[in-house]
Amino acid sequence: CNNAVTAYIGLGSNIGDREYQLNRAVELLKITEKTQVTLVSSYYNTAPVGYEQQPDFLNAVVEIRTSLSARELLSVCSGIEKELKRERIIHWGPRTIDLDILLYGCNIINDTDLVIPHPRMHERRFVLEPLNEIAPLVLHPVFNKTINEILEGFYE
Ligand SMILES: Nc1nc2nc(S)n(CCO)c2c(=O)[nH]1
Repeated sequence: CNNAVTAYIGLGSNIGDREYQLNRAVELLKITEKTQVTLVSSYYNTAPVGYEQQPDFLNAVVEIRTSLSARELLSVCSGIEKELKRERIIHWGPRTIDLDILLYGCNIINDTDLVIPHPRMHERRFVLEPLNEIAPLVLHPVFNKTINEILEGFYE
């Protein structure tokens, strides 16, 4: 039986109207079948990690309850990314939005195209801070540490 799980989605945008993009992504998650949005973090302005020569990001994390499978949730996330890339308002030019599945209950998935928990979430302050804001005591199923413990142990 496919009972609901609590999942966490990371949102990030660094081109165009970043706040609009994040708001739209949350709206689209809210109308997703078999899914409720239960918590939305604050929006954090963050310096780009990885490739520095790009604009700052606006990041957030959303908590959902969903009876979608992890794969169904993955296609919902890429569907929202596509929809927002299409909803271009010309004067803003390209828009980017990323939706990353961070956690899916306490499931561990290591498929070629789907790795959950997100493999870099524990190294990303731009994920840990918003996630800690809404779910500090959630356990990371691989490290068996709470988000708060991972963030506290994180210096950078
Ligand atoms: N601060 C920050 N840096 C990033 N580098 C990449 S790639 N991304 C995209 C992650 O999916 C980000 C991001 O969302 N925020």
